[in-house]
Amino acid sequence: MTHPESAPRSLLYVPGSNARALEKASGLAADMLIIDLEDAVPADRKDEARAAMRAAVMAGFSGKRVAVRVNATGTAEQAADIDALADLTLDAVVLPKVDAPTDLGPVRGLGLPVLAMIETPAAIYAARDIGADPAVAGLIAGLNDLAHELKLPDGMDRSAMSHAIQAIVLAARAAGVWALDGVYNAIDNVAGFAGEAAEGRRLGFDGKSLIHPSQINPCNAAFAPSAREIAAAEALVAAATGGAQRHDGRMIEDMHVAAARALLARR
Ligand SMILES: CC(C)(COP(=O)(O)OP(=O)(O)OC[C@H]1O[C@@H](n2cnc3c(N)ncnc32)[C@H](O)[C@@H]1OP(=O)(O)O)[C@@H](O)C(=O)NCCC(=O)NCCSC(=O)C[C@H](O)C(=O)O
Ligand SMILES: [Mg+2]
Repeated sequence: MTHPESAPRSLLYVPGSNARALEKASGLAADMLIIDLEDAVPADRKDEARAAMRAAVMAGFSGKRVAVRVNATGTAEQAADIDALADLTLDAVVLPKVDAPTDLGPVRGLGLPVLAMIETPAAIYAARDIGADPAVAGLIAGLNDLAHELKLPDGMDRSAMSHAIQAIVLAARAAGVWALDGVYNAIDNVAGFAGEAAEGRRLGFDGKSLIHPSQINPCNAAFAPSAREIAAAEALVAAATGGAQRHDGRMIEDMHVAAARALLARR
């Protein structure tokens, strides 16, 4: 069981091959950094990215939570990625393209919480078992890959993936692990990002993965309770007497009090 209160609201991917981004990352307000060794890194720069990742992690990121995304199980690069993590202090390892709990095998020895990426049709059907694996602390939606696997004509059309997106939240909740939304590619579309982040929260995600520094503040705002929500939760908790009762024009019961307390814990 992973406590939702401790879930990162914002998880910024930082390509291991981008020296400027690695340097800039410690000053950014993301709740977690994910140094990427997978898709952001060109095939001919993997060694360089691993070395840069190691140097950056050893130098530290100003107390920020840090994870590394290794290459997927079954790829030629994964063993070298895992070797490169062996003696580092990290908060999590991100494993892409987890289709079944057996894919977790190679990273188990690291003894780190695993954030498992759900990004194929097979993974959607296995998400419940993946989330329930004791090594797993959270599920991250990998919607670029999922859209590709589904052969969607319009690429990242979330409405065409709504069943899959909800399956990820359901699996995470059933297992008691974090539910983390996918990335938004249109980095210059500020309103579009805000809308998608708000939708992610409405769907039940705890936080969202990001690709650009400009997405961090809107993401943190979207996944933090608003002043209006805090005031409403405080009033609800103060008014609660137990069992069913009328409050502010609606019925509330114990689960509403629990939800209000959980929201207040995320202030
Ligand atoms: C998307 C980008 C390639 C855009 O790059 P660019 O146009 O060069 O960015 P800017 O010029 O606007 O950058 C402004 C400054 O911010 C720094 N920066 C940019 N991105 C990051 C970052 N991710 N982390 C830290 N710092 C960053 C730049 O260095 C500039 O700094 P300064 O010099 O001070 O002005 C680029 O943003 C990028 O590479 N993003 C990350 C891409 C990535 O990691 N992709 C892989 C993960 S997404 C994925 O795979 C999801 C999943 O698997 C799925 O299937 O969906
Ligand atoms: Mg992916």
